[in-house]
Amino acid sequence: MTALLETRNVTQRFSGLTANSDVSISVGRGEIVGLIGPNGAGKSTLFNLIAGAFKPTEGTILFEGRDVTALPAAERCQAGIGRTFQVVKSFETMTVIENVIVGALVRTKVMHEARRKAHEVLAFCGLDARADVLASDLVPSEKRRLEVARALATEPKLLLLDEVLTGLTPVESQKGVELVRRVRDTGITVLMVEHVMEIVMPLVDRAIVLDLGKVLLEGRPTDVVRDPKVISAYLGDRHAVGA
Ligand SMILES: Nc1ncnc2c1ncn2[C@@H]1O[C@H](COP(=O)(O)OP(=O)(O)OP(=O)(O)O)[C@@H](O)[C@H]1O
Repeated sequence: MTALLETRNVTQRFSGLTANSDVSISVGRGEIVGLIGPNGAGKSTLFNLIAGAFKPTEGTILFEGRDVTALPAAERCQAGIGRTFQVVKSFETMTVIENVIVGALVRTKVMHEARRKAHEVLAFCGLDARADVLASDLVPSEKRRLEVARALATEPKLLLLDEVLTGLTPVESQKGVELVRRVRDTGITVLMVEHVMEIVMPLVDRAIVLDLGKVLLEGRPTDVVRDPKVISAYLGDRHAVGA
């Protein structure tokens, strides 16, 4: 069966720096896949290449078997690739519901339909009580939920989550984990970058480890956290304990 997403030999160079080197990964429908690795490993770069923020120096990106390498970000969103940003990009002077309507307008130009969709997504994300407050008035965990809500409103088939569980309290991150599981239960495939291994590893079906722009390893999270290369180079011994 065709993978939902596939990158083939993707390389991204910025001047002299190779941020991604010959990266070939695939994500199957219905999976939750974690993209992990140390700072500067190239995770955000790969996200940007998949979402269409830039075109790779070399290589091909396939979505539902179709070559989308040359498609700009807006068209990839139309195709079904939704994303959140590591640095929360809510429109601060707009209300929560207006932010989500921006996402919903990807699928409809009829305002009342977009508003209905936005309310539905806010309820799903547990933010409906905050619909009419300014995005700037949300606490950080709510802003992360808003990012997810806006991406969901675009009705993605693949949702790219960039560190949505980072910087949250244990209770908040547990709620975030539950939200990601519920997203998958609706049939949406999830590819997520996350630093907090203790939270992300029990959540994902598969982990892909990047280091120095290359795929170091991929596999089941229980195997990945035990791999000596991963333990010593990326996660540190602390994360292997009790894995
Ligand atoms: N637009 C850019 N121009 C130049 N260099 C870049 C650009 N984006 C990323 N880089 C560099 O590419 C490398 C990979 O960065 P990237 O942000 O993809 O890593 P990361 O794994 O997401 O890191 P982190 O976990 O810290 O977010 C880094 O050396 C970074 O400085």
